[in-house]
Amino acid sequence: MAALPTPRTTAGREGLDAITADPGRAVVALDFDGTLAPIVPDPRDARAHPGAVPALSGLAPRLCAVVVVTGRPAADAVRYAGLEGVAGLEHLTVLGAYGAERWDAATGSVTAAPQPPGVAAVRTELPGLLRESGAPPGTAVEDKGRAVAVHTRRTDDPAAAFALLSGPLRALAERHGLLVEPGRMVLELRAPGADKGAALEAYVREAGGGAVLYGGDDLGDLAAFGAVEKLRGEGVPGLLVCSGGGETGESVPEVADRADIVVDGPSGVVRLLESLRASLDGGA
Ligand SMILES: O=P(O)(O)OC[C@H]1O[C@H](O[C@H]2O[C@H](CO)[C@@H](O)[C@H](O)[C@H]2O)[C@H](O)[C@@H](O)[C@@H]1O
Repeated sequence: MAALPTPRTTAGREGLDAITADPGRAVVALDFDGTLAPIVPDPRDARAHPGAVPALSGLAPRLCAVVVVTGRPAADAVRYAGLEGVAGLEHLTVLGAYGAERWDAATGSVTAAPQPPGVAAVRTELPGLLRESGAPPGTAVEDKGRAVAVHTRRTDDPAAAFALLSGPLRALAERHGLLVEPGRMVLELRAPGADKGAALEAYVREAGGGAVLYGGDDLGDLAAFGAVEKLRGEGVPGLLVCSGGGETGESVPEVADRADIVVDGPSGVVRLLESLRASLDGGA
């Protein structure tokens, strides 16, 4: 079993030390796509890395709480990750749709904020806008219920398609009171008022967490990084992990630069979780 990596910042080392010293007060929070699940061309094919759920279920009983924080609808993340009915994950929480939805393993049900106005109009206008904007073949729309995401990964030139569509999609979102959440070859039109930072902060406070680890790979995870930094300022140690490289593709610089540890995609996240467990068990 690999030893735990040494975080490159003092704050990160304090975060990791606090987690290993008192795991029963530690919250481990992880993003789904790119962090627990490899990035794949079609979002419907995303699945957790085969080692992810076993690693989480081995670790969770030793911790205060484990939570998945994702831009996916909560139910999709539960299904794609295979999180329902897993021994060891009886108290898992999934904060979906950037915190607008919540699934608790303890109840098996989803609670959700009201549907945001504006999404229905965007859904109706989007096909025409994509046509008029010259969206290339391969541009794909993911209807997430309370948000609509436009993916360019399967076009011939994903970065060029992303750049082409950014302006028109921003204008469309603005007309209907929505914002554009940019990600890995995706522009998501969603309601303001929720983000992973607010969701994580509220969850850590609710759980009474005395230390927190957050791992993510994309721009939408920076708000959660901000929450960890804020909690650190209040005396709650925290560790920031970037999933980059490996099955995630190149690191997002804004995430890698702010992280205390950069691991090699979901495989690296699994190795980190496994070595954390081994260390808590006195094995590393
Ligand atoms: O918060 P996350 O769990 O990281 O979700 C962010 C977005 O992830 C998904 O898109 C990304 O993963 C896809 C599957 O690997 C990939 O095809 C796409 O290019 C990535 O951007 C998801 O489809 C979005 O709805 C999420 O908001």
